[in-house]
Amino acid sequence: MDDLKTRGLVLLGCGKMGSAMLKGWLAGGLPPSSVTVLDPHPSEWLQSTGVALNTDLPANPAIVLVAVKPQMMGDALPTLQKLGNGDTVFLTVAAGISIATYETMLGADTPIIRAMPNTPAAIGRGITGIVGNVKVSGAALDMAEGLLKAVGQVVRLDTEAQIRPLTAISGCGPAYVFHLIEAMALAGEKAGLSADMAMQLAKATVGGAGQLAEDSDEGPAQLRINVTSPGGVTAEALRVLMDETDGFVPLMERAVAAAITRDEELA
Ligand SMILES: NC(=O)c1ccc[n+]([C@@H]2O[C@H](COP(=O)([O-])OP(=O)(O)OC[C@H]3O[C@@H](n4cnc5c(N)ncnc54)[C@H](OP(=O)(O)O)[C@@H]3O)[C@@H](O)[C@H]2O)c1
Ligand code: PRO
Repeated sequence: MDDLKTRGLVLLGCGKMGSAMLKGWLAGGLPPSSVTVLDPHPSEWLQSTGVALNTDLPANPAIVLVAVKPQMMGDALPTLQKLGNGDTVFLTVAAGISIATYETMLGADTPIIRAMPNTPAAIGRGITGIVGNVKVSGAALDMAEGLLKAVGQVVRLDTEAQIRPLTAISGCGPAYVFHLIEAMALAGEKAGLSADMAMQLAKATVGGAGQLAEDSDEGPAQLRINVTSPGGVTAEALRVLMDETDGFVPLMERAVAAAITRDEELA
């Protein structure tokens, strides 16, 4: 972390994911003076943080965090090419794009780490999968892991191929959960609750159940059984949700398959 504070961190693209991570790091004590952000339209929040914005780059930053959309990579990355082939670690959160593609754009000797975080990083509750190329030293991987741990959990992947299913589960996953909240609130409203109360109930239920699933010694299956009184109310809802042909499991499998297909296209 000292190396990071001294040499600096460059953030390329500060939209939803970049700002979620930057928020977590600044809240965790990373000095704004160590951060340089390149983004064509900095948000008001970003301008208020005190980081260097769209200025000259540090000569040899410890990390460049690449957080532009995959579709923008060809335009955005060449501005940082001069930092390639050195000991600056490129940590990229972009979906789809392979390490080999970065090596072609930045130089084959560039240390490159692919990471797939998720937006709960903004409140220190993210989870990120990481995998590096052969140029990434153990110390560099530790530094990246340390940085990412400031915004949540980190898992190290054995192969680059694993980042694709991980993206479809934890990278995209918050969106699935937010949609579950929307769906529960809408159903509550249709069943006669006010919109505000239905939303409050849905948010608190998903938040509380998620926390319980993380904290409990019991697994999710047992926690589900604990809610399901025999012959009671939940069992009837689960009969619908756990249907083998059109319940949650086949629906989630289709959703994850669609995400994986798109990730392949973006590559
Ligand atoms: N959102 C997520 O939950 C999530 C999770 C994991 C990984 N990711 C990855 O994170 C990356 C960013 O996604 P996002 O959802 O944060 O998208 P986003 O909100 O559109 O953020 C991208 C940012 O990059 C800026 N940008 C565009 N061209 C640039 C350039 N040439 N130089 C510097 N900055 C430039 C954009 O500015 P303008 O908007 O003004 O064009 C925007 O602020 C993607 O590669 C995605 O795969 C996202
Ligand atoms: N958000 C990015 C996308 O939708 C990558 C995972 C989460 O492409």
